[in-house]
Amino acid sequence: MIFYSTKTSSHKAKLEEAIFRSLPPDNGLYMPEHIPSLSQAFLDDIQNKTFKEIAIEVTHTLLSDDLTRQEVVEIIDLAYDFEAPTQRISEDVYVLELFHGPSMAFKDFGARFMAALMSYFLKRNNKELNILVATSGDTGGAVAQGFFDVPGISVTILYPSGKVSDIQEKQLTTLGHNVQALEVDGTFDDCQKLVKEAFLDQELNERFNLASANSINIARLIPQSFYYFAAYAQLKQLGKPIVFAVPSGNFGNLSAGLLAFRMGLPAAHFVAATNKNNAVPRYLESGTYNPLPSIETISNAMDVGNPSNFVRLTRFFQEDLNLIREKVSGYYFDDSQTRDAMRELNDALEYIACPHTAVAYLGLEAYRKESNSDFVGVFLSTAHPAKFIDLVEQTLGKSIEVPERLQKLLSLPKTATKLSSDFISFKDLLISTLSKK
Ligand SMILES: N[C@@H](CCOP(=O)(O)O)C(=O)O
Repeated sequence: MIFYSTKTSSHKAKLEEAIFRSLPPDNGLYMPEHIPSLSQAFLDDIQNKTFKEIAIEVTHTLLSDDLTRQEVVEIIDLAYDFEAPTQRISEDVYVLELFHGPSMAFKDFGARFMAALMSYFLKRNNKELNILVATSGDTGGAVAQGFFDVPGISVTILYPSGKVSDIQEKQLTTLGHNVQALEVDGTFDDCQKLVKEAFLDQELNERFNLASANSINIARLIPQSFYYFAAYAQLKQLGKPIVFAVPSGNFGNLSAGLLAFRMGLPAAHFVAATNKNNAVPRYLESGTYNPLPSIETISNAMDVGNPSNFVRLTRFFQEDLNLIREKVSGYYFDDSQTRDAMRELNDALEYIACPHTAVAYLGLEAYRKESNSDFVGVFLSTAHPAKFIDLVEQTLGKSIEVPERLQKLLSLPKTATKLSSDFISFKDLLISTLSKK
């Protein structure tokens, strides 16, 4: 498979280079030059396929030039011992639960696949790798778990100080070994900027083999497309058009849905639901992309002012705003609406949702009202509510069950290095820590 840079379309890369370089040298993003479709025979029978069978077929369809089917099977087998179940919430409303993996957030689908794929290539080339990742909450924990103790790979996670939940912070600051956490005095956008600058820094790239596990890396979108197909497989028999409502921050999740759509997923529409960090819904409304500094909200993992994947969103539609609007609607909500939705889901529908999931539910309902059409709506639940225990309990006025794997984190000591949001300090720290490895 060949990828091009969204900034200079003549810059091309093969799979391995696109994954390991992560960001093209011109600071664009990699996009597949051609997106192959799943076979009609597979889609016709998808309701009889398991999650793993779907993941294998999607990966093989995309990457058959680079990996044999057997290699794909081994990568998927290693990556997934969890699924993406849907649950009925009410008539024509389903939730797609993406929090059954090790860190209890949807990022596990991407992190586990990337760890398996990258270590496969590294073994083949006998190389070592340094992963850099910026997180507003969920990516960090999933990457820490996914790459923990993977031979030949070290992980550096940057997170905004005081802006992630206690459990999210513990997930990335308590593992140690090959995982180091940097607590940045700034926002997620500052963390993301530092990471992107590192990928463009010649000295760092010459000295260390750096790669990203954020959604700027095209390898993250492939596994995140699996669960859209898995949801379709589960709901196809309802015989109605399916609309996906996607809680959105950096827009990797929606981009993965659009990749699935381009591969033949019969999705009727997508809803991009954000909190007040609403650069994309505003773009869909006005036609002008005007990112603003990120704002702190209760759905913290979506506190992204300038989503990295905005450019991919436009490229999936040849940068034609009318085509984007035909397939994607955007809505944004404030914290008080989010809390009301959490209470509505709990009180009327007996479903405990994290704030991000509640934003997706609100987006789905807003689209239903506006479109006035008959469809099955699927809202994506991106994290287990217990990852935000204080907020959820305070909002619902009741205590909730905390799975043991999250509970035991709370008593572990945190280890993180404090850092300003200045690139030179970050670069010096990287040089001193990565040189020792
Ligand atoms: N919402 C993310 C922010 C980073 O996004 P990514 O999809 O680029 O990894 C988080 O939870 O960290």
